[in-house]
Amino acid sequence: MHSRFHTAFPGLAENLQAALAPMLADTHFPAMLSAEQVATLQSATQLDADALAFALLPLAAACARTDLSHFNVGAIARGVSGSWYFGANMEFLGATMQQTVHAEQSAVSHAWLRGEKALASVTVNYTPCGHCRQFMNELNSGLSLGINLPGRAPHTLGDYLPDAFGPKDLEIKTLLMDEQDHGFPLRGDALAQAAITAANKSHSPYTHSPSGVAIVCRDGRIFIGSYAENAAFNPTLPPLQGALNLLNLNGFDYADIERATLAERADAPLTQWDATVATLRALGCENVERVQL
Ligand SMILES: O=c1ccn([C@H]2C[C@H](O)[C@@H](CO)O2)c(=O)[nH]1
Ligand SMILES: [Zn+2]
Repeated sequence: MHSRFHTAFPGLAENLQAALAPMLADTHFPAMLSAEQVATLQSATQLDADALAFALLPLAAACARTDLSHFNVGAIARGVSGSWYFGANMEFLGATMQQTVHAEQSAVSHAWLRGEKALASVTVNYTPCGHCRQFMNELNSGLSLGINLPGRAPHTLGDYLPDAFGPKDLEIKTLLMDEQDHGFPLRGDALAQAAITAANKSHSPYTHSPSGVAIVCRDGRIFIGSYAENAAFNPTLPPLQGALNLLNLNGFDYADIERATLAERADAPLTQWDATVATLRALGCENVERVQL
């Protein structure tokens, strides 16, 4: 088991600990549960799905990297496929506040990058901030996305975001998590190809600046991140954040990063290059390349 779970795990109910132990055995537990694993945990604990998600939140929060605030937020996104995806906030020393990933963004991006087609609900241990409510309003589940908070009745995103501003206000019909393929041909080495693959599924309806990042770890594992724009612009999740989030959730550390590649259009109105290089440098990685779409 990864050492980050050592404090939270003993606090879980004993029947949950017993059923979870084999799933968490690998240091690189993928921070997601298949529908079958969820069913196993439910029958071992006799918890309904909502109660099980709440019970698992301490493990999701244990994945947080909060070197600034030490305020660990955990989230679990439940996909329509039945799979559950952990999310946790990430703060980056030596970068800017704007590079921060919120736990809700982490769980949503996690589910999306693993190929989930839509979300049914998000369970989170603190009330979602305005930025996260806006970020989630980009999703193809719309305002009917379930939001489950400890000690509160289940609600929808619409309840938490009345009078919502969203993609429709900008006449955008393709939503976050809708299937997208920008069709840029794959080229270059395996890492460049992974970055292009990530860019091809990115969500950039507002600026038409698709982008993707691929990070390779010293053991050869590759993590990709796709850019996810937001109708309100600022809550946009950059592609590097998507990749760093998967790397972290899979139990890797920044020191494991060998190199990274960014894929973007040379003639796009926006560029991720400077922010990507600056944040990776703050994390100790100077080896960054760019491949043109
Ligand atoms: O909805 C929220 C609110 C805050 N945070 C994180 C951001 C930052 O890392 C820390 C303090 O705001 O908590 C979240 O992850 N989700
Ligand atoms: Zn937030």
